[in-house]
Amino acid sequence: MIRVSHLVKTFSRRQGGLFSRSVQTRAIDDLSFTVAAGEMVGYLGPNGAGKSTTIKVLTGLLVPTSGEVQVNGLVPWQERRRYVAGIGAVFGQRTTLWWDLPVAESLALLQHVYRIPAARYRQNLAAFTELLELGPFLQTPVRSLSLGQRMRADLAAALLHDPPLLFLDEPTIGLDVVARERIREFVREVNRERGVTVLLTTHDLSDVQRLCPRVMIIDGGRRLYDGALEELQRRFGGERQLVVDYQEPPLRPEVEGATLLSVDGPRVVYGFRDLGAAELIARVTRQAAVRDLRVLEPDIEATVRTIYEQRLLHREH
Ligand SMILES: Nc1ncnc2c1ncn2[C@@H]1O[C@H](COP(=O)(O)OP(=O)(O)OP(=O)(O)O)[C@@H](O)[C@H]1O
Repeated sequence: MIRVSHLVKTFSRRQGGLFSRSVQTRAIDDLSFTVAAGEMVGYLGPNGAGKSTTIKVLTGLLVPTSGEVQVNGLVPWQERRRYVAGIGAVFGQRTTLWWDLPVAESLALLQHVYRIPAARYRQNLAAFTELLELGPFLQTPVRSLSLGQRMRADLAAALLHDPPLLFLDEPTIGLDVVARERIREFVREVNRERGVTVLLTTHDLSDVQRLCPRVMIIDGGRRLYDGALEELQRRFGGERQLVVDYQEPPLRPEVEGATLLSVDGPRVVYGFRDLGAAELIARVTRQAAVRDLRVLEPDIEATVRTIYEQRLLHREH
């Protein structure tokens, strides 16, 4: 569905005053990847990594310096009209709808832009109105919508013409938990029910955790990782923790296979990595009578932050 091969995009700008010279930035530096039909892929990377540039090339807004791109069998920046009929895009930072028009009229205009057959348009509009609960604000001008409402209207707009591929760029930015969850649920539904392929760019890892079995990480315009988020957690994540409340403060709290992180009266916190939680719990309960215990998973946001900050993936590249 998406095939990117040896993609390079350089930007040049002039720097300095009287003796100004041209400075080149390689936003994308020999990037290759493929995405198959029906996949949901999270596209991650620190600020300035080259994510937006990739999406702009894939949506046909930018022409690359070199390399090849094929999406739905077409080259995005050629045959624009045919190409845009096969993709949908939602950019969290800006709307693709008409600012002064009510949502319903914006959507009706899109029917004409994409030449959507009337019956199909009515069907999709009804389905999205229900799934995204658009009803209460269909007659509201786009400029008066809340951010969450606008994002829902934008999602409907992006999918009205039944594109098989959807680009989502920060679709949950600035939204509260409920609004975020509703959008994720909708994206999951269109992927499952309509087979829509999704490429999701986000800084919110919980979006990716909930939606994307596959994650790609880029930095400096290069692909550093392609796999599951959990695999990163396993390789670079901190220890898991077991918090144990013993019946009595233990005389010898040490347990083989776990590090002792803290002892506070009857509460002991263990760190563990290789040992399974069930085995550690078995060892703990053999040791002394236990009143309560819980396992704390390491924070995936913190793990990925460390990967970016310490450039852990660069080292192995
Ligand atoms: N129009 C442009 N002219 C010059 N340099 C640009 C232009 N667009 C992007 N760049 C540079 O290309 C690099 C990649 O930028 P890009 O916006 O693709 O990163 P990003 O991963 O989307 O970052 P963010 O997470 O901050 O949105 C950066 O160094 C940026 O400064």
